[in-house]
Amino acid sequence: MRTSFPRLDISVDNVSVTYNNARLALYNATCTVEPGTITALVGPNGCGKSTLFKSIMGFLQPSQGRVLVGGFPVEKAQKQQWMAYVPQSDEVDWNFPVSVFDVVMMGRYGYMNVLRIPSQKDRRLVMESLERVGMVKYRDRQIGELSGGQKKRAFLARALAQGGTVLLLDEPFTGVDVKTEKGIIDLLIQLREEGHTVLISTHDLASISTFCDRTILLNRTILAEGKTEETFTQENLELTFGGLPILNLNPRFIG
Ligand SMILES: Nc1ncnc2c1ncn2[C@@H]1O[C@H](COP(=O)(O)OP(=O)(O)OP(=O)(O)O)[C@@H](O)[C@H]1O
Repeated sequence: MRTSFPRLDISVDNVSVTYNNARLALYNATCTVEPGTITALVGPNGCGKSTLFKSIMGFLQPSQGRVLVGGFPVEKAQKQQWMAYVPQSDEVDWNFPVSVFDVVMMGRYGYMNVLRIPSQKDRRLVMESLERVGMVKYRDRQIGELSGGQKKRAFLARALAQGGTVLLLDEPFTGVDVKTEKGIIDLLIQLREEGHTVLISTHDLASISTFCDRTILLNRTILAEGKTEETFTQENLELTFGGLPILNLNPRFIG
C-alpha cells in the first residue's frame, strides 16, 4: 500500500459559511494547503476549524466562495476518493454496533457497488491499514470499547484504507497520551514522504513546529498562513488567540 501518491493542493477561495441559526461561522476565508506538506490549522475553540474542514470535504455548502482540490471541485475529489477525513471524536456515535474492522472497511465503501461486498483487495487493505496504526489486535472490538487513543487510530486506519491523497485530521491528539501522539506524528511524516497532503487541526501548539511545514491561523477568517517558523510569531498568535496567554508554546518557536 505504500505507493507514491499524486500531489494535490487544497485551495480555499473567499469561503463564508452561515449555519441555520444565522451564525456566521467562517467569513472570506482564503488559504492554500500546499501539496505534499503537513499543514497545521490553529485557532481558539469555536473559531471555525471544523467548519473549514467540512467545507473542504463538501459536507457543508459555503454561502460564498469555493474550494478546489488539485484544481478540481470538491465533488470530483470526492468521487475520485482523493480525500479522507478523521473527524473529532464527539462527531462519532460510539454506541453504534460495529467493530474496528467494520469501521476501517467503511473507508473502502466508495470503491464497492451497492451490495458492499468486500473484495480480497479491500480486506487486504483494511488489514494493512490496521497494521500501520498498530490496531490489528483490536479489530473485532466494538468501537465504543476502545480508549481515546485507540479510537483515533481506528479512524486514522479508515482514512488510510480509503487511499486518499489528501488527509484531513480534526484534532487527532485530543485525549491521546504522549506515546500515541508521537506514533501519529511519525505516521503523518511517513505519509508526507509518500506524497500525501495533510491538514491537521490541533490545540497542541508545542508540537506543531516539530512536524508541520506550514501553519494556517484562523479565527473566523484566515489571519495568517505560511511556513510554520514564519507564521508562529508572538504578534500572529496574539491576533489569533485574542491576547490569551500562550501557555504551552515552546518559546524557541516564537519569533
Ligand atoms: N451545526 C451548527 N449549527 C450552528 N452553529 C454551529 C454549528 N456548528 C458549529 N457552529 C458554530 O460555528 C462556530 C464555529 O464552530 P466550529 O465547530 O467550526 O469551531 P472549531 O474551531 O472547530 O471549534 P473547537 O476547537 O471547539 O472544536 C462556533 O461558534 C459554533 O458554535
